[in-house]
Amino acid sequence: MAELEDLSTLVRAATPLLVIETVDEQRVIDCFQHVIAQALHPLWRWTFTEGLQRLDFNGPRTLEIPPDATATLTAIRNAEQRGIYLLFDFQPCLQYPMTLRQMREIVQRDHSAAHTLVLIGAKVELPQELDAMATRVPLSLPDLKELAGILRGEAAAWQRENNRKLEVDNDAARTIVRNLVGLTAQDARRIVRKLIYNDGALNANDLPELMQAKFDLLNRSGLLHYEYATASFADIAGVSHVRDWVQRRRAVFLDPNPQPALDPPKGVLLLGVQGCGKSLAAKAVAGGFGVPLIRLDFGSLYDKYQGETEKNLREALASCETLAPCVLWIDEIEKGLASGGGDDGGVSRRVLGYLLTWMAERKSKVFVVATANAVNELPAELLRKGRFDEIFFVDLPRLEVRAAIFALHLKRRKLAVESFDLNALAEASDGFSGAEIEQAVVSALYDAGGNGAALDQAMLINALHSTRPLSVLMHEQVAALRAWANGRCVPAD
Ligand SMILES: Nc1ncnc2c1ncn2[C@@H]1O[C@H](COP(=O)(O)OP(=O)(O)OP(=O)(O)O)[C@@H](O)[C@H]1O
Repeated sequence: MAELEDLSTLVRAATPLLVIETVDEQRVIDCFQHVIAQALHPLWRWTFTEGLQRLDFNGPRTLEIPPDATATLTAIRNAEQRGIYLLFDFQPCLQYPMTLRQMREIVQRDHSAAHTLVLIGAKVELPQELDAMATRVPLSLPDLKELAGILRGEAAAWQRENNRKLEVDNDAARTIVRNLVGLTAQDARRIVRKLIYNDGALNANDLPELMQAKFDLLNRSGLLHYEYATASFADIAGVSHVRDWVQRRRAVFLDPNPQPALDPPKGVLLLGVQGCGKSLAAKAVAGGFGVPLIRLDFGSLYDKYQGETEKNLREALASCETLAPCVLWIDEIEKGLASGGGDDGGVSRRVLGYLLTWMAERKSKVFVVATANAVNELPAELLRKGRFDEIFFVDLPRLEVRAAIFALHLKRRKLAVESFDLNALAEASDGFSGAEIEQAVVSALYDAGGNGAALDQAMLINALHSTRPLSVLMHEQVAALRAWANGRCVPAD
């Protein structure tokens, strides 16, 4: 790990004050134990509850002094042998002038050996006078090798405890390790332990629970939704071009080492008439790639606190990247990106800027599917060539597609499709969206008293006749959308 080399160098150079922001205390200890094994300096840990404890194995384990900060820093200052001191929980003590003075004297080597003090906490804020002397060390997340070690360690612990061999499917174990990437060692350990203790085995059955647990950990912003039900392109009529597009790119998207000549697929925009199956198509893209679907709730992104909105988006996109490969579905993208600038102090412009940069620069396998109904609300920058791999237009279904939609929805309700004249139904539903056709089937079923066997052609035709489709009610908007899409978008079908 690169950070171990960095830490070794800092310790060898006798850096007086290090700051590590993390909640993963065990990982910090593991890293320093590794470093200390080479450097041979005593390694100490300080906590409020246990005071100073020596962690390497060459000396007395606990120092018999009160665990308060003043006594601790006095002992450190008086210690003749150079040591490394991991100070957990120390942040609250930094408010006292005495503690600050003592820290400065140690750090400035004022009658003190060349110790290294390490402040560790989720957030470590230092008073200015100390901050200038501190070196902050970012602790990166564990890599595949370390995660595999965690899994082996937990499996061995379970075997010792239960006195029998753990059943491990090696392929599933490798997939589990790959999916732990992005988590802290502590979280990874906790998840693996749970998967093992559930049923005394590690196999493919653990994968859905693993993805869910990982998602719950990463979705601290609450903006992402894990969509359990993806769809198949067989569930949706009229998006054959989208289906073929995805199928042609599937292998490259999933290949960990794709040919350099092929740009990996990045994302599509599905633009179209309301109720014509954009959401269903987004789910089918995830199903087509065979990866989880994560929905970004753009509406909840905007925070009343200045600066929080961009931070929320940054965190949500970063979380999503650790779930890769996956599909990120940005539903109704126009709602989050006002094209006119608005009166939001420029927040939506900055959100757009950040999203565009992220889309252009991300290296992870997060495939974006954005869906939108209203092109005039979309900022021009988003529609510019190259932002999305393709912009598909999902139009009102043509005759054959309407017949196929009837067939799908009748079949889904276990009704005998062959008893209906699909062509006549398709003729009678000109201008209807898929959602409206589905509603007509539902409404006719109610007319039949919920009895599928009693449902007949006339009831369906009747339900169609008593509906005024949106394409009629909103004729102008639909016509304008179609006119815009003509020549600019690839038809979804
Ligand atoms: N082409 C289609 N094939 C099969 N079912 C469809 C189709 N279009 C719509 N439906 C049915 O209508 C429901 C609603 O459609 P969906 O939410 O996917 O449309 P949408 O274009 O995303 O609409 P909106 O813009 O209102 O969100 C779907 O869940 C599905 O049951």
